[in-house]
Amino acid sequence: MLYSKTTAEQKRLALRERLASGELLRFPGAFNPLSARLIERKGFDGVYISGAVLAADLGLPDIGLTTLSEVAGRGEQIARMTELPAIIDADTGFGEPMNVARTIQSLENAGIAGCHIEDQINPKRCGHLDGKAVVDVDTAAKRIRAAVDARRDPNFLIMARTDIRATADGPMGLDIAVDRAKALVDAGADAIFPEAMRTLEEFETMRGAVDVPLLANMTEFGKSELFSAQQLADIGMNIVIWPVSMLRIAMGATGRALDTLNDEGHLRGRLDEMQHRADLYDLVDYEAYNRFDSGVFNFEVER
Ligand SMILES: C[C@](O)(C(=O)O)[C@H](CC(=O)O)C(=O)O
Ligand SMILES: [Mg+2]
Repeated sequence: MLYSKTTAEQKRLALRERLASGELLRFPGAFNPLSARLIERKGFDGVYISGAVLAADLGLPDIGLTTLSEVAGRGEQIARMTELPAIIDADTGFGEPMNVARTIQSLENAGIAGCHIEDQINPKRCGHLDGKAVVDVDTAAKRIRAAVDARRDPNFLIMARTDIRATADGPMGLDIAVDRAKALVDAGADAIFPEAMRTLEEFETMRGAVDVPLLANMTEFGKSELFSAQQLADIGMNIVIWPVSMLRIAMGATGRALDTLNDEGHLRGRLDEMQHRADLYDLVDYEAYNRFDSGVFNFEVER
């Protein structure tokens, strides 16, 4: 009731322990606090908080317009509603290395279990679009070092994301991505998010090159094929995210329902697709609030 009973420190420790097991952890993207509860109910391992979703939620494109306060604030709202660890998208860290340091401490304060910092230039772009540019390796490493030095909880997971793969075509792109990933591990990254890998073989090459946990981004309509959790587990990936998928599903369904309202003037034919009132109340633990109230107040009218 009200919020998660697991502390941020416990969530971070749990994430570290699960990662050490070598199994693949599944992190669907929560597009709001309520959907984080659903992700937990359905038995997933963690909740991903996407920058693209956070921006889209405000009606903005994902081009680095959202601020640290907005991201940390929304992250806190989502993280506190679940017992699961949450990993958040910290984009480029919101500025220079000193800003990155502040970002990490804000995300720790927000109860987040870990984040990724990417090597794109500012302003950033979606990792699956063409025309991205990345900073040089020293600048990228400085961001990671600043992040690692700033954290107060050693279990806060600092993941380095590299977008360099998509900046060059063919096998050369993969080689430079591997070099960049190694440099970021040397800078202290706990895990690597190799963005926009094209094939399973590319993920496998990356797997063979570094021995920290690796994340696979299964975002739709992008550069990667959509591999199954089993395929990714089989090649030794450690975390898979479906960052924007639940928002895409919800927005797709909303669009179709609005069409039905236009066409038919009612939604009687779509009740099966809706989350039932009873399921919503169950998810927000309505009964527990009733019990709490009844222990405090007496609503009976005295005569
Ligand atoms: C993972 C990502 O950074 C995000 O913000 O969710 C995006 C997802 C997307 O735009 O599809 C990315 O891959 O850059
Ligand atoms: Mg992002």
